Amino acid sequence: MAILWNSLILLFIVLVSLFLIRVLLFKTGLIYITNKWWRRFEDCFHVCQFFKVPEFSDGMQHNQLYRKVSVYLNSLTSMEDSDFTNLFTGKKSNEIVLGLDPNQVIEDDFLGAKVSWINERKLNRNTFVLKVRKADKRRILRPYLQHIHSVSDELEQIRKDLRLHINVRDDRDDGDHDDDDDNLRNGRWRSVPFTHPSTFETIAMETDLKNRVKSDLESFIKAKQYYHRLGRVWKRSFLLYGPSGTGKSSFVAAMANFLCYDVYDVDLSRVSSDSDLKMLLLQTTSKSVIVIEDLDRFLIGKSSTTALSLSGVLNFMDGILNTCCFEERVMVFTMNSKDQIDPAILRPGRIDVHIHFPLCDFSAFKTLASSCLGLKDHKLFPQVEEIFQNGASLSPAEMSELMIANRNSPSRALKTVITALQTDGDGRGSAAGRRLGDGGSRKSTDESSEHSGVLFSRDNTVKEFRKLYGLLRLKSHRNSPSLDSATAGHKDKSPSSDLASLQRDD
Ligand SMILES: Nc1ncnc2c1ncn2[C@@H]1O[C@H](COP(=O)(O)OP(=O)(O)OP(=O)(O)O)[C@@H](O)[C@H]1O
Ligand SMILES: [Mg+2]
Repeated sequence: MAILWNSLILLFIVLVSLFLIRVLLFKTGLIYITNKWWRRFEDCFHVCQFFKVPEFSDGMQHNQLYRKVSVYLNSLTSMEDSDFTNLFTGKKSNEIVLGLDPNQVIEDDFLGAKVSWINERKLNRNTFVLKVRKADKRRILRPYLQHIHSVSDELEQIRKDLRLHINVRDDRDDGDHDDDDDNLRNGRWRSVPFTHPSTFETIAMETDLKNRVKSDLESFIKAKQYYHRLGRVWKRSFLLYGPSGTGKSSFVAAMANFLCYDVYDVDLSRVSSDSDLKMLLLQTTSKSVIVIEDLDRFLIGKSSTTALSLSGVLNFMDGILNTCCFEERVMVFTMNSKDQIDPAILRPGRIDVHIHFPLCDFSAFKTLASSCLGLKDHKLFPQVEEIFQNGASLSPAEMSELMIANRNSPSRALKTVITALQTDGDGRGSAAGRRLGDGGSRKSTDESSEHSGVLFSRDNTVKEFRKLYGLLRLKSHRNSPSLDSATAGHKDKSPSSDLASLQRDD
């Protein structure tokens, strides 16, 4: 009995002691010190290798890997847990970001192996030094560096502020650039923050079509391996066509915002030659939307101020120029009409997806009334619907301008829209409808009407655009006949196989 009693007391004392040791270790940080010593002790039995990632190469060029490692390390949870680290305000006023201190050591785990990084600073030169056990090196080094690449790419994509790049004129017309050239070093692009607020949600368009475009873009950005297996350039080309003021440029902005891609707006009138266009493209980055607006004007010879040839543009559209540098580009071409365009230019591969932007129909009108006036329904809606049924229409730009101008009085806004439809828009849809009867062949009646305005928010180098909203006479055809599920089912067979499912040719 006494033995049992003594054993119980002993057990109790052991448990209490263990509990007290645990409290002591965890509350005082002794556990942390013990772990640290233990790791140092373990390291004594391993041969380690060190890899340096200097900030600059010998030629004083930025080492991109240094930047990626920095982005990666600053995102690690071990940064937060480290003894000390720097705190900075982020891009947003309430954001706080962590930053490595010189000579700070950061631990990381990868595939069960422990590695550490030190942010070494000597003679004003920063270098990250990776310490990895020799036994683990062969197994983890390559995948670890790839992991750093992809994590930092993702983080940069999420955090980056989008930019709008605009090509400036090349004063030399020979297109012969050498490496020391200032112009080349600074690049032919000037950029401003891309702050266009347009999103797919703000664009009045068939929901189904919008969703198809979104999923098309999503599947494109995941399809790197697929494109490479096919031996194709990883790009996707869109043609947005339709009358002025129907939302083509806004849609490009929505695409860029959706993808978080920079926008390169190529003004062909500022491209002096084919080699100049090549140079411009070589200076674009991957994960970007490259836009050529009003391509029809160039193709039908209205922009004759440039020595750029058709074949130069076709090479660009085919992506031949891009194979030598980065990929993952979305190309967008806009046109008012594709009537006079040689079908070969618009063939799949050059243009993968055609999207028609029509004038307003009643459904688009309701979307605009909801977004501009906050109206879901109104007693004047049936009257508006009837006018649409009679074939009248306006462009979404005209319609939304009228609504915005009268936003304080929804009834007045609707009456103004009705008057405009009855006068300006009368017969616009039906007249165009007659033209549409011949297989989608249509042409704006007064394409030459020109007007100034600002496209995106840009500085004074921004291209001015030239059309008067609402002067075009085209039919609103919102019901696409080709959005059938059978075609959509073929979507993955080739990058252009879902052309028909998105194409809205009437
Ligand atoms: N479908 C739409 N939904 C919402 N707003 C639209 C739509 N279409 C045009 N708008 C509005 O009209 C204005 C002009 O649109 P946008 O510049 O995108 O037209 P566009 O088709 O590019 O015209 P253009 O052919 O003249 O360049 C923008 O302010 C835009 O917000
Ligand atoms: Mg436009």
